[in-house]
Amino acid sequence: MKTIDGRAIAKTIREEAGNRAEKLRSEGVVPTLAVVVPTKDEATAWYVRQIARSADKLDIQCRIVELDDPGRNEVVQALQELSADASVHGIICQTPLPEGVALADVAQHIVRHKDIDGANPESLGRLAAGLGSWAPSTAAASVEILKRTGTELAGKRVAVIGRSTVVGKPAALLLVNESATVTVCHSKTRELARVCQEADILIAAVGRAEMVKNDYIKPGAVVVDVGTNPTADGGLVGDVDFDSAASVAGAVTPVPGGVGPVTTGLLLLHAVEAAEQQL
Ligand SMILES: Nc1nc(=O)c2c([nH]1)NC[C@@H]1CN(c3ccc(C(=O)N[C@@H](CCC(=O)O)C(=O)O)cc3)C=[N+]21
Repeated sequence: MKTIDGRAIAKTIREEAGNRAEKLRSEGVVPTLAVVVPTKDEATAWYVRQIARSADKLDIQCRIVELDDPGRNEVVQALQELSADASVHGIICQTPLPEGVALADVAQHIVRHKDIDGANPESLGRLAAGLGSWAPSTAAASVEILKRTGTELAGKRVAVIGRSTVVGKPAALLLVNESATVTVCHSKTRELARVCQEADILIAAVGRAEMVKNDYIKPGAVVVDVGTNPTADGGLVGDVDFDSAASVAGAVTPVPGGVGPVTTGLLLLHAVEAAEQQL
């Protein structure tokens, strides 16, 4: 059993982003990313600090736009302003949003060529249509990990647990685009463990701590754990029971140190790509 090193993959991605950012700077462009932070949420604040710190090291500019208990219109206005601002190349709107504000609604106001976290429904539509777009960075990270570990996707059976707009659905689309045979599972799926056990690759994105045990896993399968569930003692566990999974899987991503760091790395790479495209 191999533990997939997400931090090492993220480092390679950041190096690539850094090199390309440097090239942009030599051409007079400062790659700039804006992060809209609409709520005071502990996990979000941590993630935003992570983005800002990494961006700083790579000479990517990161503008943090904190909104104080905004309504829908204030979030929309912030996204419209950043969309119109030529010095900003990429825009992310952090979740969670305030109650009654939906990401798919407000994100329609992120202009598509700056939508580096694939939040605008138009980006999701383009992904489905096989046109160029960025996928939400967590979904993109799950698939990038498979690619960068040399996991073959064409013709393979993949089970995705979770059908969210930010992870499950876009991950399924990315995998179908790679010619995998994809089953999307969710709370109404019957015989979930049995369905998952048919999969050569299992992607867990349900948000339920350590729900996936060894009886979900085909011997030798690659397991990607997207979950980040806080524990009572301030730690973090995935959707996969790591030790149980490790007893049958061929490879597993750990939490922490798996999908999370790759998500942040890819977001920065997407920001650089956006700046390149706007050059
Ligand atoms: N529009 C939007 N897009 C997001 O992608 C998004 C978001 N909103 N809101 C907040 C969540 C949270 N999130 C994480 C990313 C990386 C780690 C990560 O790298 N975690 C470390 C461990 C952290 C620890 O130890 O506390 C790891 O897995 O190794 C965690 C959480 C992205 N999110």
